[in-house]
Amino acid sequence: MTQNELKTLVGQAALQYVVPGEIIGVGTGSTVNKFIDALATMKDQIKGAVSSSVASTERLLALGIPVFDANEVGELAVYVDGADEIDGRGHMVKGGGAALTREKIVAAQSRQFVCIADASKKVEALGAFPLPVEVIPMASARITRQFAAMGGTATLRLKDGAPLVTDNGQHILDVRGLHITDPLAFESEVNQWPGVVTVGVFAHQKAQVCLLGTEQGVLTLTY
Ligand SMILES: O=C[C@H](O)[C@H](O)[C@H](O)COP(=O)(O)O
Repeated sequence: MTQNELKTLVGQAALQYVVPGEIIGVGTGSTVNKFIDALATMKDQIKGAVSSSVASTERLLALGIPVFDANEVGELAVYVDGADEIDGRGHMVKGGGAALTREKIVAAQSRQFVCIADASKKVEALGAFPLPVEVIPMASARITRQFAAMGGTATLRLKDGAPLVTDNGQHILDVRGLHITDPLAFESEVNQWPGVVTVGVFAHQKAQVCLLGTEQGVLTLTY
């Protein structure tokens, strides 16, 4: 199966976690796009979605799924999102699509995080994928130096030759060369650096379930 087919498989498998009559938390990315397409087949059974990005909002609305502001709704039963890496305890690296801040907000508002990913995302330890960090632009040089002090090399993410601007109007640093042995402690530490909006380690908002797309079918991992 191609990677695209595996993404379709897990996107469809995530429908089993959709609670009829509820508002669903929806993440961002190519895997989630498959979930959104599948969700459209049961749009009459749900109230709608809270979205984690402009891109997902546009896709949801185009398919006729109402999108609610996070502030208009209370706790969500389930949040479905992809990941760039997921370890054996449900800790993830996210933000390859620059949506990490709103993703973490919607994840925090949800009782259950269902991660959907193809098998290539499963890792022993986080850190091979360059770690996305959303930063306030005026702090990016100092934060780059702080990562260098812990052995990481941060580069400003560009789009069409200019710094990429997130949905929140901020920048993204991608950090290579980190060894994240304690994701909870790492997330807590980097989160408190002045100018860091969100670090792409999701350990405090980890997954409770991962639907992993493999050649043998969908593997359900629980944490
Ligand atoms: O900012 C983007 C998100 O964290 C995505 O969920 C993550 O990058 C995985 O995306 P994809 O499903 O396209 O690999």
